[in-house]
Amino acid sequence: MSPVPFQHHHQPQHLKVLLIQKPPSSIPVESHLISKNFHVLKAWESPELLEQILSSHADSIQALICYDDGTNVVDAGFLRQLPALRLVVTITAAVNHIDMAECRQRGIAVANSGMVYSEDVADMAVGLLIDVARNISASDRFVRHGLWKTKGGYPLGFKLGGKRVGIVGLGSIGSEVAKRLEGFGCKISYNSRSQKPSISYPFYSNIKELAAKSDVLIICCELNDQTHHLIDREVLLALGKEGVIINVGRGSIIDEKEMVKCLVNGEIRGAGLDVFENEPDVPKELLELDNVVVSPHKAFSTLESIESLCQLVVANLEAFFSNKPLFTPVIG
Ligand SMILES: O=CC(=O)O
Repeated sequence: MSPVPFQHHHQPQHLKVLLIQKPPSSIPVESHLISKNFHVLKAWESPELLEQILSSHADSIQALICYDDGTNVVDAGFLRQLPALRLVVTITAAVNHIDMAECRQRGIAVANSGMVYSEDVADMAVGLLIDVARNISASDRFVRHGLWKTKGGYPLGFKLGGKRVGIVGLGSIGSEVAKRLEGFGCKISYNSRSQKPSISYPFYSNIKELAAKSDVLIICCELNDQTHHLIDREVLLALGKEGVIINVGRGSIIDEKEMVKCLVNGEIRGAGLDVFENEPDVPKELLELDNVVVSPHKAFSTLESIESLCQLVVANLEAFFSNKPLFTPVIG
């Protein structure tokens, strides 16, 4: 807990900020807050501790920090225990762990990570694709296991240039992916909630049609009721035997069971996956396939993006409690 005592509601520096989950060890948001003299309340160490914090501070906690850990951690029931809450800050771009309707109804503002991660996520999407195409991880294992000497060369991979890439979700991440892959000579098309008038890439409102017209599908959209299992068996079959899927969005955008079947049966060619339906559990079948590259939900995190994120969290809190607009509002 911060050594600085709570002093005054309207002084941002001494605001009570509740951290409900332990941030991943690579995200030092707590120390950034403490260095700015926020009164940080850490609720994760035990359920009793959360109870204790709520009974002493519920009436004065005005800000909450959270992230998407695969549960609906900021649900309406939890929000109701914090009557003085005015601002929720999530350290993710995603807001699917927050009951947005409840926030709207209560007039609670919500800020997310804005675009601090977009370029890094896009880099990783391209990295995963190159890895799947050219078997970088699999070849690395091949050399480490001494197979170069005994088996000779590694089977051929495929060229990126000229491939048709379908981007699912052309927001800030998807646009960065498109920009990068244009440089590789790929042909870009996209699917999105609606066609973007200023974008000249071909638009497909039907995801199955986009899959049928693509060699590679890259999932860059957010998870919500409309995108849950958007990539189902039919879409995967439309992508076809030569098709590759890359996911840097959320695991549940793909029907993971069906994707595993398609990969095991050779109904699609390969996959590069940073996200899974039940993280940190990864279906074990995937771990046995050399045409699959897996990564532990880290596309967003680089030294630089995490530093920017921590500064952004502080900037949002300071702005909001000085009656200035949020830098990255989801509900302003
Ligand atoms: O996965 C990371 C994010 O949602 O920002």
